[in-house]
Order: sequence, then C-alpha cells, then structure tokens
Amino acid sequence: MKLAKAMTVAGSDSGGGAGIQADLKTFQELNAYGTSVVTALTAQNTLGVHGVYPQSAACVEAQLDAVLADIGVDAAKTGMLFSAEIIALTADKLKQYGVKQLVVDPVMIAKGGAPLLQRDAVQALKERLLPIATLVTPNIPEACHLLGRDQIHDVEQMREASCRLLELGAKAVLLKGGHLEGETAVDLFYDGHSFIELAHPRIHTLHTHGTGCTLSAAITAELAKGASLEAAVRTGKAFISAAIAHAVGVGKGIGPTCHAAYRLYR
Ligand SMILES: Nc1ncnc2c1ncn2[C@@H]1O[C@H](COP(=O)(O)OP(=O)(O)O)[C@@H](O)[C@H]1O
Ligand SMILES: Cc1ncc(COP(=O)(O)O)c(N)n1
Repeated sequence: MKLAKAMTVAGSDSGGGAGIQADLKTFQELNAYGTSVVTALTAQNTLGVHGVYPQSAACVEAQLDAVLADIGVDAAKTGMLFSAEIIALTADKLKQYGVKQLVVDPVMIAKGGAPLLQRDAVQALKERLLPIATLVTPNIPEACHLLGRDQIHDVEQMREASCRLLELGAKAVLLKGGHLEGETAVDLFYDGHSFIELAHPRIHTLHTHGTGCTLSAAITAELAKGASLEAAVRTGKAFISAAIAHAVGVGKGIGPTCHAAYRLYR
C-alpha cells in the first residue's frame, strides 16, 4: 500500500493541543506519514499563549526545501503563519514543488485572544495563499476578518458568507460554526456547486483548544490518502466531534481534545 504523506506548515504549541503537535498526532491517527515546517515557537499551555517566537524566513524556507525536495507530500495544510513574509515564501515553495492539495486554516487569533498572525499579513493570506488552496477553513471571526464584515449570526448568513469567501480564490470553503450559539455545531461546506451542512450536537465542554487545527489536519490526512474533498471533510467532522467528546482535560484552563478518540471510541 502506498504511504500517504501529509505536511503541516504551522506554529509549535508547547502545550501539545494545537498547532504542529495537534497536526502530527492527527496525521498519525489517520495513518498518514506526517512532516512539519515550524513557522513560530509558542510558549503556550491551557491557560494561554505566554510568548511567540517567530522563526526567520531562511529557517522556514530551509524546512520547506528539506521536506519537499526529498520526501514530498500528497497533501499539505497551513496553520499559524505569523507574517506576510512567511506566507509569501510558503506559497512560492508550494507552487515550485507542485503541491496539488492544500488546506489553508487561516489562523489569526488564539482562543485566549493572543494574535498569531500580524495584522498586515491578512492581505498576503488573501492574495498569495487562497488562490492556490483546495480548501479554506475559517472560523466565524476569521471569515469576518477575511471579508471585512462585522458578524455572521446564523446558518443563512454563513451561506452568503461562504459565497463571498469562495470569490477569494480557494476551490472550496468550509466555514466552521463552532463560535455560533445553539445546540448544534454546524459547519458549512461550499464548493461553488452545492452547500453541505455538517452538523453535530454541541458538546458541553470547556476543552476545545486546537479544534480548528485538528479538523484541518484530519481533512489533510484524508486528502493525502486519496479521499474526495467531500469525503475528507465528512471524516474530518467525525474526527473532531469524537476528539471533543472525549477531551482529556489536562491543565488548569481550556484543555486539548483527545486525538485518539476517533480510533478508540468509534
Ligand atoms: N462545543 C462543540 N461541540 C461540538 N463541536 C464543536 C464544538 N466547538 C467546536 N466544534 C467544532 O469544532 C470544529 C472547529 O470549530 P471552531 O471552534 O469553529 O473553529 P476554531 O477552532 O478554528 O476556532 C468545527 O467542526 C466545529 O463545529
Ligand atoms: C501554534 C498554534 N496554532 C494554532 C492555534 C489556534 O488554536 P486555538 O484556536 O484553539 O487557540 C494556537 N493556539 N496555537
């Protein structure tokens, strides 16, 4: 059987719940071989982000070359990219090596409020990365930021926002509804042809650290294995729902989800 290879370009979370660590655990759980390009180190735990230490452009470029020139990838994802410079060089390298499947999780602000992307980098995200993305996976605040609007209140407004988001250049959009209120966590998938609502009963838990990272990593692993985009997104939703339902609750604050839950409790 051919080994599926998945790469993450993201920040390191010392607490192990989000970023590179969440991505690699998720790739492993879904039987994809994981590689990583670290854009920034964060000193982080369940109580928040205590420090952000971006890597130099030369360092990020060297990691991208090392992985792509030798090992290669079947699908890649991006998470915390921190600066316009890192975004531009990541886009250039993905194009140079002909990476065909790219999931862009437009990480901007950590759940606790710490900025993970510089303000002036949002434009670079739109201009350089979205046009080469197979899928973009914003949460509600990120979608508002990308579109320059104040709020998205319900699924109807999510539909309309998805159409606008698709115009930014990605082949498809998964607009995540975790930040909305209500008894159901609804994500909306739109590929320009049809809308698919992915719904799961809202799980009453504090522990949702790294949910967006984990979801986009699961989708990337499935794409690397050859799944269709729709199938990959459906598996991603099942994976993150199980992970939240069985959250491990380490630390004193907002804890990580259980990356092994999809395998253990399905
Ligand atoms: N309490 C919850 N119960 C069930 N699913 C949730 C819950 N919170 C978030 N999700 C799901 O987790 C995924 C990531 O959600 P979201 O919080 O919107 O993004 P982010 O982690 O990027 O802020 C989505 O599939 C969302 O529907
Ligand atoms: C390195 C890194 N990447 C991404 C997130 C977003 O995760 P969350 O939205 O759960 O704070 C994070 N906190 N840290």
